[in-house]
Amino acid sequence: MNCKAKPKTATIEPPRLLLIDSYDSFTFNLASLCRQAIPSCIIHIIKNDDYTIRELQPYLGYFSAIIVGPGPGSPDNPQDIGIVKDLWKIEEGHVLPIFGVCLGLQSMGIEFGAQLQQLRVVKHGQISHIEHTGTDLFHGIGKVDAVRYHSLHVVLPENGELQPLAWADDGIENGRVIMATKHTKRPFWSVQYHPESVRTEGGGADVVRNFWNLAQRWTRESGRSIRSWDSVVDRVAGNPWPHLQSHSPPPTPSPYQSNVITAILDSPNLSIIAVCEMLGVLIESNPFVLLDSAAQPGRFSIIGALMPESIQITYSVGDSFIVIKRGQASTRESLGTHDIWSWLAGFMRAHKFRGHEEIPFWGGFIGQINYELGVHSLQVPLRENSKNRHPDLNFVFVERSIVLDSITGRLYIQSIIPHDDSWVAETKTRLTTLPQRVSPVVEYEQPTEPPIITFPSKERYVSRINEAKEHLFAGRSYELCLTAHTHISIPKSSDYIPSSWERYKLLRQNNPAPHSAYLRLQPTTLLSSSPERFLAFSRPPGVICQLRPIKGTVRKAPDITRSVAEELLAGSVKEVAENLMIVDLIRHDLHGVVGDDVQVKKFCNVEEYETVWQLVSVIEGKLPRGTSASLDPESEVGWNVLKRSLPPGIMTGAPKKRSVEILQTLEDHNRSVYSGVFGYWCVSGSGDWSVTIRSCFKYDQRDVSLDQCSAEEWTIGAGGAITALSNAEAEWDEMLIKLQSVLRIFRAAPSTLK
Ligand SMILES: C=C(O[C@@H]1C=C(C(=O)O)C=C[C@H]1O)C(=O)O
Ligand SMILES: NC(=O)CC[C@H](N)C(=O)O
Repeated sequence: MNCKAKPKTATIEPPRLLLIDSYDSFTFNLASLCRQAIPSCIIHIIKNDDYTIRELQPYLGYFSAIIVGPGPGSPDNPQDIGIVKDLWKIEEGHVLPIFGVCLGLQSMGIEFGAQLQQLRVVKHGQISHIEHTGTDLFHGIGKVDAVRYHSLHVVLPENGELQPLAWADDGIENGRVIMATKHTKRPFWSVQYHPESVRTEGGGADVVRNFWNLAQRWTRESGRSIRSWDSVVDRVAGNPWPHLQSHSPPPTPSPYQSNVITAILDSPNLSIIAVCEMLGVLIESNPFVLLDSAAQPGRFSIIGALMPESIQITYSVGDSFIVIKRGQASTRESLGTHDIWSWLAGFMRAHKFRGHEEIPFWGGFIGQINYELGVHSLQVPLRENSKNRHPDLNFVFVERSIVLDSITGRLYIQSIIPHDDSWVAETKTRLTTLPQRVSPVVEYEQPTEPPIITFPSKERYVSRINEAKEHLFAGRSYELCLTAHTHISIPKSSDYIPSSWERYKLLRQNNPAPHSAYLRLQPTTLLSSSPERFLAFSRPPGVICQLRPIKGTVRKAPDITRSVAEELLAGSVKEVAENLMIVDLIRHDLHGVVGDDVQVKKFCNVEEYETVWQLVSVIEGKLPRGTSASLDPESEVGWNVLKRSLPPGIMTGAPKKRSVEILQTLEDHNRSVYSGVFGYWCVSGSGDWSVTIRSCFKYDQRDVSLDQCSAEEWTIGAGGAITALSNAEAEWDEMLIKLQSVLRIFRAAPSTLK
């Protein structure tokens, strides 16, 4: 490589920033903030352990500045800090401006003589007023309220090389804590708070802009020249962010093959239960799929009218093949150079249709994805022996479907099979003759032989909460979603064992939820009453990806009016912090795929549901207009966001990778179906996925070594976010409340259908 320095012409080449990622602590939010503050800059992101300083040093001359991102762990632990600790000691002649955030400030601090200390009261997702000098990084800046995510802090030495620029006054909790500093001789600046958080006000883009001005001034005054970009550096620093990966072949010139055959029936009193029963749900040995909007704000319900030849795709993490089942025939197909996602995307490219705009689903994959698929995609090792026991992804390709609109009472009967008009017409006629009635009420009584319920041990759960808090205090995570499984074993000796469909009917009656589902996809049966949408992506063009995390719940009661609920939820530091951490995490996930255009549409909104008030945020992202990635990014973006956002942040905590690693050590078993997602991927390119919570699942007998006395083994997962402010007893109770919402259906046996 030719390393000879050529003077840079600023008007021709945009500035290049090297952003050092200390493992997914809101890194892409920081990248986006830098782009907002430094227009037209190009950002390359590397991990803090990708290179040694000797390997990286020859390339630093191509960058205008380095940004050191936040991160889990401690700046004095080589595994946590990686190359960052060496940046502050770069040889003269290689020095360039650096801006550090949080872990970045702490590393800079300890390299220049500061003492690293533990905060007495840690601050995760909390907003503090920041006092500042009004100079340097804070030049021209007024009031700053900033979000903090830290357990550690630095105490600067008197008359050292570092000069403080800002503080937070934590009063009796922690005293005055350093919030920003600069080096007096070298071009290094840093902040302890998170300028990129959505709730930081005053100390975000303006501070980064000031850094950039200071950096440029230092560059001019020191006579540093920046090398003209050489494509060889791309090999070291990677493609600039954002980089929309595409593994699929380019789209065919005319992607829409044919129209969806659709019939419409206005029948407001037809119950979804009756429609499912008409379509064969009662035959327990056949697969069946229902995505059920059983409560507001859910609107559409989708039923797959499966056929013996419907294609079922299963995949287990780590396998180099997928299993394709059609009727009794089952084949293995090698993934070759594809991963499961690009295989699925390739399949969908060959199945494109055009249907009625007002119908959310025209046909496509319906199914579920396990938590472990997400764990694997984060490159976190799975537990021993967890591979291949059950599929981690289980989809069926739905060609015939019925979609019900609960608002208009309209039914759409659809088929994407060519010349299937007669099925559509016949089905419409059959639906017309179905008795019109409201949903049947399921009556139930105590089962003759009660199920054997194995609860998680309280002692163990509480000790895990305390261990989780130790990790939080040590700065290894900001929030950990701890969960546990409860097992329900149905004795063979029961004189009556309800079918999974009967159990589902009980569930939807007991706990009606906007994201309910009945998915019977051998070997997995999932009954869900999830309140939570994970990700919806609209059909191209103009794909919008929307995530809707729920954090914070208050039960409804006569004295809990909206204003009381708002006080209890939106007025609670703990609840808002939990929600904010997930909002920042989701922004990071989205910014990672779509780039700059990520917006928080609603923050900590109190929403009213059937039985509870909830704190809900809404985050949306879309590709910039006119994106010209080489391969059809519009139809890639939705599934790319899905692929790269698993497991759902709401089920992990933040930062995601380190939190998942910690949870792997705290929890005893694979979470499996629980904590994953279920939903659809439509042939139009859209998708809608819910979080698999408030659900139970079982595997078919032939796939599981059941106890001699058990006819069925069901599992319910439940848990909650542990933060530094959590109380162990309250967290145990919260887990039990979530568990009860589903467990109730096993304490009852249906007697009659009215
Ligand atoms: C973990 C569960 O729920 C999640 C955790 C929540 C919380 O900690 O407040 C709230 C809703 C869900 O995102 C569960 O239901 O098992
Ligand atoms: N956000 C961060 O970078 C956190 C730094 C460090 N892990 C702490 O908790 O103090």
